[in-house]
Amino acid sequence: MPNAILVLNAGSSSLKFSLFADPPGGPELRLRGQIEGLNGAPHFIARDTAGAILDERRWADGTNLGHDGAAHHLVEFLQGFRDEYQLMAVGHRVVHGGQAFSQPVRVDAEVLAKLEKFVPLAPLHQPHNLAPIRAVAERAPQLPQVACFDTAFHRRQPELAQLFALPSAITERGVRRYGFHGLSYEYIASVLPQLAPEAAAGRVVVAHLGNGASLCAMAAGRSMASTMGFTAVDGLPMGTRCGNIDPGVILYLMDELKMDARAIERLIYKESGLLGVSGISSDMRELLASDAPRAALAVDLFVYRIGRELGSLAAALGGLDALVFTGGIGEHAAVIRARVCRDAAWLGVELDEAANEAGGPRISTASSTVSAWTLATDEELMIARHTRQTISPP
Ligand SMILES: Nc1ncnc2c1ncn2[C@@H]1O[C@H](COP(=O)(O)OP(=O)(O)O)[C@@H](O)[C@H]1O
Ligand SMILES: CC(=O)OP(=O)(O)O
Ligand SMILES: [Mg+2]
Repeated sequence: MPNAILVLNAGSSSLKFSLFADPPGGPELRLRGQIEGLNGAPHFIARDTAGAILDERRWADGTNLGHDGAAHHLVEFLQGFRDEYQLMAVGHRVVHGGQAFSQPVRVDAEVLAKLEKFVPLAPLHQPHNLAPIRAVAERAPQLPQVACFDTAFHRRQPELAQLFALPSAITERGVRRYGFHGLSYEYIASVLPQLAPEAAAGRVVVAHLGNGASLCAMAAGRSMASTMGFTAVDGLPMGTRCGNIDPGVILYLMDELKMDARAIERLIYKESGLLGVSGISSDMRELLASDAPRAALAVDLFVYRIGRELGSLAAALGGLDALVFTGGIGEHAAVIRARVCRDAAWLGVELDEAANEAGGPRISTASSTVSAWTLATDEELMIARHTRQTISPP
């Protein structure tokens, strides 16, 4: 029976999974899938490497399956492969690694206890990242489990990019900018040199636009700045998160509306962003299909904020050589890419409309001084590689 690595990637609206075989040349995908729409219209799909559907299920609109329900369904599906593979490790995406973890780590009880401390810093993710680790540890305590962090890729950012202008006593407690989506950015940094060698060696902004959304400025593949900060609520407006707001708003909510920390947490993580502005949905597909003015307003704000943050990150890099789109929206919503690129004309981005409609990968014209791309991210492959390396270093 061949050895296999199972990878779990719990996002804010989805649970993605992959099974990799373990040949000497590095992890090789065998099957992958996801349960998306966890907060509204859950949809499970699993495919083999050729893209053929192995299994699919839809739940009724409004079903709140949640991450636990998704994990339960996934375990049942994976039971069907018990006799085909020998599981050698499970690799997990863990969104927050704080100051303590700047590379993947094999999880034991001590590590798990440290990771629990970050739950308040990533309430939409960390609990769902850690629950399966605990469940697997209970059922198979000998099975190696590896935590791979969204924050790790950003830990080498210049000091200035990580600092808030707060007194040093607060900074020293770990209150600093971390940045997230690091596994996605690391993957893009690993494939860009083959597609655009010159740009990859230069100044690149990657836009990871999914239910969570952020931008990362990279110089020669190294993270230099990110729109996300101490938590994944900062930066761009997202499906249900507000992105950056004046901290004075929080004080106003406390003083004038008498909201406590939990109520504010709910507001800024779960009731804001595309959902809050539109009053309709957190799902970009629904907003683009709607003719309600508030749906259009939410999309307009999303695009406007990306444009402003893009300018900020280009300034941090001292210019721009390439712009890359990824994540659920970045990979599939040509209209959003087109609008962002048109707004970025001043930076030297010239959109190739036909290439963009066709899905890229290059979506800028040959004469564009800044090249633009759309690439499918692969956080799961990065996790599989890190997991393999962590359980048996070369
Ligand atoms: N064809 C599409 N057009 C527009 N948006 C899409 C499309 N497909 C997926 N999306 C968006 O991508 C989001 C999910 O992105 P993804 O990166 O998978 O999410 P997560 O943050 O949970 O990892 C959905 O909320 C949806 O808005
Ligand atoms: C960090 C984050 O927002 O992740 P996701 O986009 O998967 O929700
Ligand atoms: Mg994601």
